[in-house]
Amino acid sequence: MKFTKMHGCGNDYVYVNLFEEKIADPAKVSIAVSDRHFGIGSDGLITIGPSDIADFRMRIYNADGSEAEMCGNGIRCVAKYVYDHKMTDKKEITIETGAGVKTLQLTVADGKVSLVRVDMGEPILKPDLIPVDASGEQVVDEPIEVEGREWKMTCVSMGNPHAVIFVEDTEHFELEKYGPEFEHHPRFPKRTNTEFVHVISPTEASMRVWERGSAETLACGTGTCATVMACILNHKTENKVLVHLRGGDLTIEYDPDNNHIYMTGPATEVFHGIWEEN
Ligand SMILES: N[C@@H](CCC[C@H](N)C(=O)O)C(=O)O
Repeated sequence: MKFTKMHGCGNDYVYVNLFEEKIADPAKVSIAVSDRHFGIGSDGLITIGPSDIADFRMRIYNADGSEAEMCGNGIRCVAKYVYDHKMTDKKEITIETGAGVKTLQLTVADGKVSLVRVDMGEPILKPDLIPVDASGEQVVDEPIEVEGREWKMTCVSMGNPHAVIFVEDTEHFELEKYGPEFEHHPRFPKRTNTEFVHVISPTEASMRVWERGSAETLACGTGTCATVMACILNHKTENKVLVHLRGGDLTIEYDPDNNHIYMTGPATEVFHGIWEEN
């Protein structure tokens, strides 16, 4: 199986072009290739294939084999892949995901995509659609008990579920201890991604993420969008925020006129190779 390893801010996936390859069991392949000792090493698997309703279709599988609806860092890499590999010459493309069709604007330098801006669509705030077990219209600064401590969470879906927690210090935060407890908390029927966020100023924040199905990753695009929405709902930032992640920076902008969130960031191809299934 021919593959390409790519990353967006260090959030790395194995990309397979389904115009050339077939994968019978993507969940199984994702688990195998993601292993950082016995596989290629990645946060999961992303497939690029044809779509009936958009220019391309992507599917994302976490490192544990579970399929997610959407991947913000992954979709920028898919855009870079299809342009750099001459599968399109368009600088505005549409990609079908499990969270609907997204429109992307490509910035090209020396014939290759250097930056991608994604219309990530509308944030979903209704608890049953996120999904999170809660009684109100939204979950904003609401208490949750995890590991004997009371935390305040704000929940946002960007097609996939996110719980955002504001903390004083992201660098020394015990992510390995608390991340899995949030992920598997009974209030999240489909598990959750959790972002631990420190607001630096009205236009800047730092964030670490525990991803559903992939543990800590160096960045999460949908998580960064959910974070900025949570910052706005809690009156902590303006509508445009530069977010520092372990693997790089993303710029997120919320447009109140159309209620859409826009994400701008890099996409990088690392290497390509051939995977032989054992
Ligand atoms: N890293 C991604 C999100 C990948 C899916 C997530 N772990 C989930 O299960 O929802 C991103 O950049 O958005």
